[in-house]
This record gives sequence, structure tokens and C-alpha cells, in this order.
Amino acid sequence: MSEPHRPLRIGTRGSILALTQAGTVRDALIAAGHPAELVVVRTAGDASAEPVEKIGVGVFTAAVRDALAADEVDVAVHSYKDLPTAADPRFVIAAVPPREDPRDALVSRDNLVLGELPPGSRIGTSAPRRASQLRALGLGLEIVPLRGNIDTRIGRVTSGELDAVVLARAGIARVDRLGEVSESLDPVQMLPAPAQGALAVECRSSDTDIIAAVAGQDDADSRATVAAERALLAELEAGCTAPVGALAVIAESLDDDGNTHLELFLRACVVALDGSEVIRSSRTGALHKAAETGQELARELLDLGARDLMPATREADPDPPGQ
Ligand SMILES: NCc1[nH]cc(CCC(=O)O)c1CC(=O)O
Repeated sequence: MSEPHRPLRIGTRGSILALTQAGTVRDALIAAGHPAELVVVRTAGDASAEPVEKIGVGVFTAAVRDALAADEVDVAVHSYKDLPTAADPRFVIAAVPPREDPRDALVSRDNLVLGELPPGSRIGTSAPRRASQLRALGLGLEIVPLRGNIDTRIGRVTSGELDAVVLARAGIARVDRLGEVSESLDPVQMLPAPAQGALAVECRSSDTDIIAAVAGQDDADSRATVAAERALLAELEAGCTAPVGALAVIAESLDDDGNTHLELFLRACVVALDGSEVIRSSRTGALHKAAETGQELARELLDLGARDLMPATREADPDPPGQ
């Protein structure tokens, strides 16, 4: 518990992306009258160049969570999509700030859009979700494994090594390089990762004063869309590196009496790693039933055979459940 006049210590990874997104939370807290400062926590994910599916899903968030549990920081800011789906009773997500555009983005040579890349073009991505959706498009693209920070990944195109890379548009936006995006990929071609573009602002469950201070940063619509997408992922028992895309939006809907009301529209896909099969479905639900809508859509995907397309990640996952 922090003393009344001490700034809130915000734990974050040290990458430019992480510092920028934690900085937006710090600035918003300060503007709301809560002095705050950033504290950098080094994580195993930053130290490794291995693909994320090898080093484990919680690798970017575990060290920041440990610092929060140890009272070295008061608040943790994570990219929401990097958090394991299992809830951790030590913490609560006190705020989901307004979400960035969740789409994936293409950065390509000569500013080509996806449909203009000739067969045989080399596209960099290490995310099974992106690789399998790209393969399923049937454009004859060659998928090349690629990790590293945004600079490194975009640099592979600038250097001519790759024809294009696919990354989260939100990450590019946060480091102010949107000018380099050749195309924001339509969700019909490429469904983003569950919770992509959203932040999770986490506090210790017992720190009611800090939770109350941070809660002012919460955006109800962002929280609802993320809740639907994450509930879907959890129900599929898939991790953040699974070939699962999901996107919820809040849209106006006309009821029988001609009145409009807001609804949550969720669509999702599960893709075979080789792109040979895609299972898609979608569902609408009430705003206050976001998680239920996600679970129901997951069950529908499982009924359609989604289990057979997903690699058995549970056994291979080095992170214990609940971490
Ligand atoms: N998996 C790493 C990761 N975690 C969050 C982002 C980008 C920002 C976001 O989605 O919130 C990225 C990079 C990427 O996927 O290109």
C-alpha cells in the first residue's frame, strides 16, 4: 500500500513499446490527480530471441507481476494479449484504458498491399495465428519466422531481406510509426489476436485505494470487447500463441420496435497451422454478457471441429496454469 503522497509506481517492461504504453497510463493518472512514475522491470522475454511459443505465453508479463506481488511497484501495465487467460487471484485488472485499433498491419516493400504481393513473396511473422491465416489466403506467400522489437522487424523490409512483415497496428501506432504501414489488414483476411491493441492495468487485489485511483482509467467498451475475446480463448483452452483470431466490436442494432440499442458482435476463427482449413463463426450478445458470448462462440467453434486444428499447447506450455 503506498503512502498518501508517494507517487504510484507503475511497473513496465523496458522496450520502447512498453515504456510508451505505460507512459500513457502514467500521464492519464497524473492528469486525474494521482502522481505516478514508471519503474522498469526486466523480463525473460526481453532477454530471449526464441519464438514466443517456445519460451511460453507468460514470459513478458510474469516478471512485472512478480514485482507487483513483491510490492516493488503499485501498478503493472501489460499488453493485454500477452497475459495468460487464467485469472491470478493475487491481482485485479483495475482498468482497461481505451483500446487502440486492434487490427494487424502490413509493412511492405514499395508500399504494396497484401493482394499485390506476388506469389513467393517472403513475409515475416512468428505468430502461428498470423502465419496460418496468411497461408489460408492461398496467395502463395512464403512465411519466414521473425521476432524482435518493432524496429528490428520493420528493418527486415527496409534492408530488402523480406518483402513484408505483419505486426500489430497498435504497437506501430504507439511508437508513432504509422506512416510506415502499407495496409491495415481487414479482419476478413486477418483476425487479430484476442485483446490485441488493449492494455491491462493490474493492481494487487488487496489495494482498494490504488484500485479506486486507477479505476478512473477504465473504458467500459474496451473492457467488454476484450472480455468477450479472452473468454473465447480461455474456453478453447488455447494460449496467446494459438492459431486463434477473435475480434469483438460494439455496434448499434435495431430491435423489433424500431429502437436502436448497443450490442456486442464477436467473430472468431481457428486455423490449421498449414492454412489448409479455417473454421469461422460469429455471434451477437448483450453488452453485459460479453464473457458468455465468448464462451458460447468458443463452444460453437469446438462443435465445428476446432479442437482438431489446434496444436496440443497445454502439455507443451512451460507456464503452470494460473501463473
Ligand atoms: N506478442 C508481442 C506483442 N504484444 C503486444 C504487441 C503489440 C501491441 C498490442 O497488441 O497491444 C506485440 C507485438 C506484435 O504482436 O506485433
